Amino acid sequence: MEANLQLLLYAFLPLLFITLGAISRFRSKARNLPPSPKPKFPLLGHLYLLKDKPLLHRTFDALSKKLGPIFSLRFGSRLVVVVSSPSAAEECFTTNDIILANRPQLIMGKHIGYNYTTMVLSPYGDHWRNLRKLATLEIFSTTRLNMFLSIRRDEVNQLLRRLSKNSRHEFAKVEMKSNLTGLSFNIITRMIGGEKYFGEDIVDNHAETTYAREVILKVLSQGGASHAADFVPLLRWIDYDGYEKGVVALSKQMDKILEDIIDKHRHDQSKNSMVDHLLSLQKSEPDYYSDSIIKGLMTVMILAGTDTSAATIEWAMSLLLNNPDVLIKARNEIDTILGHDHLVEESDLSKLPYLQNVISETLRLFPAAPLLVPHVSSSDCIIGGYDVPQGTMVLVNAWSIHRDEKVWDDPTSFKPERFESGVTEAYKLMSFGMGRRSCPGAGLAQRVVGLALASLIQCFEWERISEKKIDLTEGRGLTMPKLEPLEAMCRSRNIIDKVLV
Ligand code: HEM
Repeated sequence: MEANLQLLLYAFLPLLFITLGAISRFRSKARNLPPSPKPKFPLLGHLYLLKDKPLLHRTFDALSKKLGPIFSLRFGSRLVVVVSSPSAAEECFTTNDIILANRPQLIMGKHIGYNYTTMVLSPYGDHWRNLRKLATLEIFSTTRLNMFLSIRRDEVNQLLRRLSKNSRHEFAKVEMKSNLTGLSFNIITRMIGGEKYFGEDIVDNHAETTYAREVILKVLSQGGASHAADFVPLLRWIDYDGYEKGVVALSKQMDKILEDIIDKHRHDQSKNSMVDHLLSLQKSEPDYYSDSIIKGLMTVMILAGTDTSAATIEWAMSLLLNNPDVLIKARNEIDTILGHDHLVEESDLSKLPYLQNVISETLRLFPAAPLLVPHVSSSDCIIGGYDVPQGTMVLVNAWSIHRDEKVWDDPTSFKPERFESGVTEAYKLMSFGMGRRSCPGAGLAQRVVGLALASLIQCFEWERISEKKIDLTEGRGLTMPKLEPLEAMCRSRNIIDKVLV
């Protein structure tokens, strides 16, 4: 009986694959879909591209050179369209902006993202609009950002103090990655709930803080990742490698940490943090400002707002160390405009155009979200003359557009001067995305990155640890981190003694 069943399966499966292949070819021909690479396997399609190829933006860039700036893939049952030209990106975020304002519903988003109710993952509609409005007013408005200015100043000062400890009189070696992660992490978690999780001065509840930091870092490293089970329902159904079980366990740990923070603030609302404010809104509208909505906002701030800024500062420092003439020019600008007795403040950043150009050039070469965040079409649309059916996942390869020689002169060189004219067409540089779903945290990110970078340049002399240039290879991870964490030599400048007590 068992042998018969096996025989039947062996006979049936190839037939099933052939039939599915024929149907898929017929449907593709009936529609004018963007070109697609070979091989494409039955059921799995091009999912092999996700396996062991962490630098998807580079894989997609290579494919766009063969197939053109708009091509399509099949990830299991999902059609994926990858866009790599400014004109096609413009079409996505103008003509098709509303149609593409949805997000794919991946397993991570169900469990970590409170059943797709967070700002990043929520479908386009009233709930998402309310969250954006709430965030614009209560988190990212100038008034709110100014309210938290002292947190950013304090964390940057602590970083400067840490770095200056051994570098008062001579150059000392410093590991930048962990310092920068701690900086942006503490800024966001202090904004959210008044607590910090990194640094030597954390003494209270040490074990609790260490545990929370580890869980949050784990969520950060896996937060927006996708998995084959996202695209092949059968794999999800059998949970063949325990992926979804792992995600559920992690989401429970994270939820408990956020719940504990909320509970603490329910009893003591004196900190004037984001959670205190949301809890006071909860009192007047308990149904809308539920604990899940508040926890979702906290999750989004941590996931979208920490590694992105830290990675950008680390890339900027790496590029400056490899281009000492740019570093000197940026420092001269700060010294000339601010003198030698005044520590750079956020309000000074607009007076430092060259520094702004250094940041733009860093974001061009190393955008923290190289493929933006995936979009999904809510109805059929057309991009670059090709049909894009409803339910297609659309990925915009900003990394590829930022390095396209048809768009930029000498695209792989670090040249902040290219921004000196002050006009850059929006669809050439889209580090923060475009259209309705573009980054609402861009203003905060510009302040954190600007203040930290300007302070590091102003307060220290910087050198590489050897003659060898800093390795600029990208590593695994959602926010395109450096493969090799940055180490550098720094020596305090006199200003440190004058301004940091
Ligand atoms: C250098 C730092 C940052 C970069 C490069 C960056 C980039 C991006 C990009 C490319 C997107 C997706 C746009 C799209 O869907 O097409 C995005 C979305 C988002 N970012 Fe940022 N971001 C940064 C910092 C931040 C910060 C500091 C926060 C908040 C604390 C934040 C919060 C968000 C949120 C909530 C979304 C989702 C918006 C939505 O779906 O409606 N980001 N960001």
